[in-house]
Amino acid sequence: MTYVLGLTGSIGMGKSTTAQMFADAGVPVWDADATVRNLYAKGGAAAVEVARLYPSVITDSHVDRAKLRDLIAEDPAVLDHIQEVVHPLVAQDRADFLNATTAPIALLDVPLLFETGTDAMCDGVVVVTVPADVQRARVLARGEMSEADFDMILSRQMPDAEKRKRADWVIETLTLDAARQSVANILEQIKAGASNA
Ligand SMILES: CC(C)(COP(=O)(O)OP(=O)(O)OC[C@H]1O[C@@H](n2cnc3c(N)ncnc32)[C@H](O)[C@@H]1O)[C@@H](O)C(=O)NCCC(=O)NCCS
Ligand SMILES: Nc1ncnc2c1ncn2[C@@H]1O[C@H](COP(=O)(O)OP(=O)(O)OP(=O)(O)O)[C@@H](O)[C@H]1O
Repeated sequence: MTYVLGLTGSIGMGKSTTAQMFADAGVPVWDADATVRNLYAKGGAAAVEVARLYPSVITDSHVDRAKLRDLIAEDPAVLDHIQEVVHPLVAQDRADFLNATTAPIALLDVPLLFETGTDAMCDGVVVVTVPADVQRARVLARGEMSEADFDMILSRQMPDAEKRKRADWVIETLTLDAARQSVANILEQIKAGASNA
């Protein structure tokens, strides 16, 4: 049996960086954001559906995220409609990944793990966190999102404090070394638990 470990955290908290640390330790990783990117690409199932609903956000047969962000900024209900299209396709891709894996531990990297109820299919959940001011500075430093875009995304996510309360493990991502050590400790604990079972 594969131990399914969920990884989540609010925007910019360090999910992708931490997921890479699990991957470096040999854990197969499924990435919800990467799945969405594939679904939005030319020929992707979501690109076809979104083109039908919102043709103005399509460029060269793929979903143009900058245009989609602008449309959502004008009308937040657009994101609800997009989620109705995208989330079932994401769930199918995740099921395919879990069915195919034979590893002892597999990681699901999912920004909306709790919001979508995906935590119910996890044996344990890791939440990554940093103080709110560090989070905001990190996201704005990327230069891809306006402050309004950031606040819109934040308002759609469960508050960080609530996520931490629900976590089995919390990783503070202030330094790479400390986070890497936390990843190693968590994997040790899961392996020890499995051998005691
Ligand atoms: C809103 C969009 C256009 C923003 O695209 P952009 O390239 O600027 O940012 P990116 O996709 O990297 O998202 C940044 C972060 O925003 C958060 N986020 C993304 N979508 C959502 C959402 N629907 N609700 C809350 N937070 C979200 C995540 O933490 C994500 O990691 C894009 O994320 C999107 O199309 N989202 C809808 C699909 C979805 O629900 N994805 C969530 C994973 S299943
Ligand atoms: N352990 C860490 N120590 C120091 N910096 C970190 C650590 N983890 C992540 N960071 C930095 O924080 C920023 C955000 O990290 P990352 O892209 O992994 O976050 P994310 O949660 O995947 O973001 P998003 O929700 O937008 O997809 C990056 O600049 C990254 O270098």
